[in-house]
Amino acid sequence: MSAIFEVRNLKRSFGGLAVTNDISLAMAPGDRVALIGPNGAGKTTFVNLVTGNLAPDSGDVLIGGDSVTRIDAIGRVRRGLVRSFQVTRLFQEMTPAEHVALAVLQRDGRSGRLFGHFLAMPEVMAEVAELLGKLGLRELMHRRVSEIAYGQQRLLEIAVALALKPKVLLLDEPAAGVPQSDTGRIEQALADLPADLAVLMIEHDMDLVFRFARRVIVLAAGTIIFDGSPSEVTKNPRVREAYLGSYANAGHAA
Ligand SMILES: Nc1ncnc2c1ncn2[C@@H]1O[C@H](COP(=O)(O)OP(=O)(O)OP(=O)(O)O)[C@@H](O)[C@H]1O
Repeated sequence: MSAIFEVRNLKRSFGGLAVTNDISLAMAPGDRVALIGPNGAGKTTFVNLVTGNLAPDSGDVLIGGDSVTRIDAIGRVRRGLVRSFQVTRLFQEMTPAEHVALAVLQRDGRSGRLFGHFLAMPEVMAEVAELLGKLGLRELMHRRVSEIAYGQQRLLEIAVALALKPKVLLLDEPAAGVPQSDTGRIEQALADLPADLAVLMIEHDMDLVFRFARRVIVLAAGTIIFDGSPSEVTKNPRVREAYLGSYANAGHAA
């Protein structure tokens, strides 16, 4: 299948340090990929380059075969590249319904002047209720974000991302900071993501990586040192050396 998302020879240095050092990868619709690597490997920088929050020194980012390298972050969202953040960026005083409705309106190119009236827009609210229902947040849709649990806030971020109808979803540590008791709900939401969506997840929790990903990419010192199946990653000597040693030696495998 042809790539929905592609990165070609992406490079970015800070001072003399090549933080993203000639990275190339491609993803097809439906891919479930985990991007892992030790602290400082360059994962966040890579994601910022992909989303348009940081300019590369050279290289290309393509969505659906078209270069978006010179398109800003909002333009990339419109083309289907959506990111959820490692730290929640929700508005504490707003409700889940308001967050998702705004995303729906943004996706449809309906202007901000409609904001405030959307609660009376049946087609918008039907979509909002359905999406929040799928993520188990329907009962909370009119509560303030400040009143709902952190795990539910992370689910709401996934709902906001999905409301934008992405083709490619970048998830930055979707379960980080969520109490163990609530991680099951996040994992279920990840398992329920649309089948044709290409998902790239940055994650430190290797159990979650092995349950979610069908392909694992390992970054070390700005370079991809492994790109393959979860069952191979723990056996790879370069990966063991760079990152996984203790985990692999502990006998975990996909
Ligand atoms: N704006 C910047 N200016 C200078 N150096 C930077 C900048 N951003 C990142 N770096 C350096 O680039 C390297 C990679 O950082 P990055 O945050 O991308 O890694 P990471 O893999 O996301 O790490 P972590 O898992 O700890 O979040 C680090 O050495 C960092 O200090």
